[in-house]
Amino acid sequence: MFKVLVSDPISDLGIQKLVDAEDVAVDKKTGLSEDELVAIIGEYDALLVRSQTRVTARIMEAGKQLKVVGRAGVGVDNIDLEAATQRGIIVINAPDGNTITTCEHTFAMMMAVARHIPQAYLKTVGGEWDRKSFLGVELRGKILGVMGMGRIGSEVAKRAKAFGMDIWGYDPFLTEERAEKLGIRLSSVDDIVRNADFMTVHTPLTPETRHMISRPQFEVMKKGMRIVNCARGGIIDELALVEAADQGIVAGAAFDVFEVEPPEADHPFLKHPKIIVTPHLGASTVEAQENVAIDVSEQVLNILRDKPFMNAVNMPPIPANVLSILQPYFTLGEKLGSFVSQLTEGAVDEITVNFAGELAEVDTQPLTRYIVRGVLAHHLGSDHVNVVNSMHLAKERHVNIVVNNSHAARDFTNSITVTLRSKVATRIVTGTMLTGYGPRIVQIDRFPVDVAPEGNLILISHNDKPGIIGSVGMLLGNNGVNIAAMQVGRELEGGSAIMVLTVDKGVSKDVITELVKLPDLNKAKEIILY
Ligand SMILES: NC(=O)c1ccc[n+]([C@@H]2O[C@H](COP(=O)([O-])OP(=O)(O)OC[C@H]3O[C@@H](n4cnc5c(N)ncnc54)[C@H](O)[C@@H]3O)[C@@H](O)[C@H]2O)c1
Ligand SMILES: O=C(O)[C@H](O)COP(=O)(O)O
Repeated sequence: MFKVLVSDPISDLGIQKLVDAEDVAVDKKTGLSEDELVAIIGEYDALLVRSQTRVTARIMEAGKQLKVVGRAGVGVDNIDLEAATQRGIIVINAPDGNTITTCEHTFAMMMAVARHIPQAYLKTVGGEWDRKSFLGVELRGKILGVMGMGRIGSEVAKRAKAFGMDIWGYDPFLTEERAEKLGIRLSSVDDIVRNADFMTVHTPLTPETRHMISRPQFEVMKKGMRIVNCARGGIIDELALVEAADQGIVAGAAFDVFEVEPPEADHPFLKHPKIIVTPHLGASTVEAQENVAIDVSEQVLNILRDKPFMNAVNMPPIPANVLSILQPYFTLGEKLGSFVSQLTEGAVDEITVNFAGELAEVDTQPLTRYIVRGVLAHHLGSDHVNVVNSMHLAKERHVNIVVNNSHAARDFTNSITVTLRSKVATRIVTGTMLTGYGPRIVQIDRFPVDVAPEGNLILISHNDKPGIIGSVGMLLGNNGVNIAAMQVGRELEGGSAIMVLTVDKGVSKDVITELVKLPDLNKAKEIILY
């Protein structure tokens, strides 16, 4: 039974799939301190959070069973990603579920700041009928600068067009073509700061974006600018903004996020007449909360059940078209790694992977992670190695990883060959997916074979002599070992050969020792693939 801890308020409906899963027990404990989390996290396999819980290195260290931290939302700045990667804890987020909601909140804030709605509301409910103090501005015809043209920034730009705004966008990944397609003007921070009437930021908080709008930008800013931040506190320098508002450079600002949350009671934004605020509500709609919780629950289940998953933050993302090609090979790749690792004596120095066929035409890095996981898990334990930390662990152990791509596959549409080199030996295995049959090992060292990579296998190297199959069968039968499938591969008649047996259960070391004593049998090795 997997145990999942939900430590922030997350939609009940959204996590229903987890609650209903027969192999999962969900506990909800919100508002815990770091010490309290450290005390209990050891019993959990997964932790689900929003932005409140700070998932620190201490918590990960105490999470001896922790396999995944799921963030029901986008920003993962509350999670120590470095610590997670080192411990092989997968961090996933739900990047799409709150895009529209946050975009709509940005609009609500932009309109509220343009028309002084919160200030006017306060006066009106306070008994004052003040129609003179709140002269607003239209959005129509104004320049809106959008910093960060990702998911939310792009949606904001689309809606701003409907308001008749002229959109100037800045993003290091925004190309002329995409800007043209979106109908916006590709700009720099400086262009936007000097020319825009409204400005909204939609970047993550990184060392580069921290205080990207600060004193130097306010000094050259167009007078009367209105600024919205529904992304992350710290992208806009808060103190510099207050100064700029006091000097009349900034006509108004709307902030959903703060450098420190919640802000201190004497934070200068809270009483400033030109600055309106909300308590990090960007993603807080029924729809978004359900969406992100559903997305994150599905991926957490996949991870716990050792199935392929999406949206890992501490792994490079896999584009959908690449994933559809690679996904069928993930399990095969891992099993090839495990198979060849069990064959190889001595400490592994180098793992070489050759991808052939259509596979070689896409970025195979994600698949390589599975293969390396298979190789390392045999020695380090499958609990400790996963696709997040496999490359990191290999590097830590000075294992060199070489990947070759060859577009022409010799005998199969696609194939993967894994070669392990140690000081003692070099062993090779090739696998493919056979249409109608599924994954197959098709070559072991220099011998062609056709073996399903699963269950308990015995690999025997022997001389190609009459009667050897019979004597192996007899010995195993006498020891109560039933043979489910058998494959023999040889180079030349009468030369050296291999035999791969699939047996119904594990065999004892004694049986293996007995096998090796048979005439013309050179080596026998049990290989377990699950
Ligand atoms: N207020 C909320 O409740 C709320 C809700 C959802 C998301 N967010 C935050 O909004 C932000 C954007 O979310 P998203 O889903 O659109 O993310 P995204 O990853 O789709 O977009 C971020 C964009 O920022 C760009 N970027 C990175 N560095 C930049 C720089 N120096 N200058 C300009 N652009 C830069 C990236 O290239 C990317 O296109 C994130 O910080 C996220 O955490 C806040
Ligand atoms: O990054 C996000 O997804 C937002 O900041 C939302 O955070 P929340 O889940 O704590 O509302």
